Amino acid sequence: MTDLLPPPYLGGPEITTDNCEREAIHIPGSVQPHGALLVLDAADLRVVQASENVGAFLPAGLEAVLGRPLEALLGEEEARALAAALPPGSPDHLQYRERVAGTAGQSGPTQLALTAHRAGERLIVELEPEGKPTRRMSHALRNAMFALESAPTLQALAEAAVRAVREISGLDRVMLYRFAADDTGEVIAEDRREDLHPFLGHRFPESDIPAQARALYVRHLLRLTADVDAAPSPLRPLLDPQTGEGAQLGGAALRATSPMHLRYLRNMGVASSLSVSVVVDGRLWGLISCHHTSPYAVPPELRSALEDLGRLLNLQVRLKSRADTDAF
Ligand SMILES: C=CC1=C(C)/C(=C/C2=[NH+]C(=C\c3[nH]c(/C=C4\NC(=O)[C@@H](C)\C4=C/C)c(C)c3CCC(=O)O)/C(CCC(=O)O)=C2C)NC1=O
Repeated sequence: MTDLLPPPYLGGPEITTDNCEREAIHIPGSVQPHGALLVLDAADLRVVQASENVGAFLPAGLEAVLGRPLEALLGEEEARALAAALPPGSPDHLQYRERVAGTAGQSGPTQLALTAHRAGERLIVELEPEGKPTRRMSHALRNAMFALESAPTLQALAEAAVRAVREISGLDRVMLYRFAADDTGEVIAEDRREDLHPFLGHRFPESDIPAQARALYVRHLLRLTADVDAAPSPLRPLLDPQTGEGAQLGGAALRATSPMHLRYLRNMGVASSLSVSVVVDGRLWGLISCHHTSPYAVPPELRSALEDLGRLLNLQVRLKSRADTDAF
């Protein structure tokens, strides 16, 4: 993979279609505004960076948050539980999730979903509106597992997967995008709103999902762009005061999406996009790629259910790929 360019806020060049395969998408320096993000010093749980919009989710505004220990913001018990769940050395895909009291803009007190993970010496804490777990989610997930396990072939599995994800999420379009050996891709299954034009059978060039994105997606299995037109909320300060580097947001659900990709989605008439990686033997085999024609901040619990489904799909793709090849 070609070495990445420093982002513009670190003096790097503007990202264009000529250099976008070198965009450092894991350190965008900003987050999607449907939630707020705190970067904590893992040693003393003090806030070293915070997204500018934090005051819309916590009673304390940005200036009051910086430098404060987490317990002053969320209580001693919550801070202690989070630190205990993410000890030094925790991998960055290990997540801690809890409900916390917060505010949601002018609507006053509300329950927020807190999701935290460790990124080296920092703890990344994300706060989002909890959303309503739908009745259909829990039961549909159970039925989806049966449908995937009982699919007789790889193609039947792909079709069962897109139907299940659409049933659970209500997204307007769900596709299974499979990579070829040359990293081009093809839509091999699709479940969509009838009035949307089909992508089934369409092939796309390698450059549509560049190498650094594919590498990130092997490690972090789900990403959401909640609203392609929402202005990202920058981290303040922009650089980590101790390291002078951009915050590592590769494992953050709120990570701001590459502007190049936002333009691609807008050109497709997509308002919100979610994808779940299908990783087989350490390689990105494909993506469950979803579109919504209106902004949709898929709530954390629903995202977790889709990620669980993705993990089962990974397993089933491996089994069915072997069965299909053994069949010849
Ligand atoms: C129906 C077919 C279909 C396809 C083929 C499709 C592609 C696709 N691109 C994705 C990601 C990215 N693409 C680019 C860059 C460029 N893309 C280009 O075309 C050129 C102009 C370019 C640079 C010059 C970057 C930096 C990212 C990382 C974004 C990030 O994670 O921040 C994703 C995953 C994210 C998601 O789920 O939406 C998908 C699923 N989405 C579809 O629905």
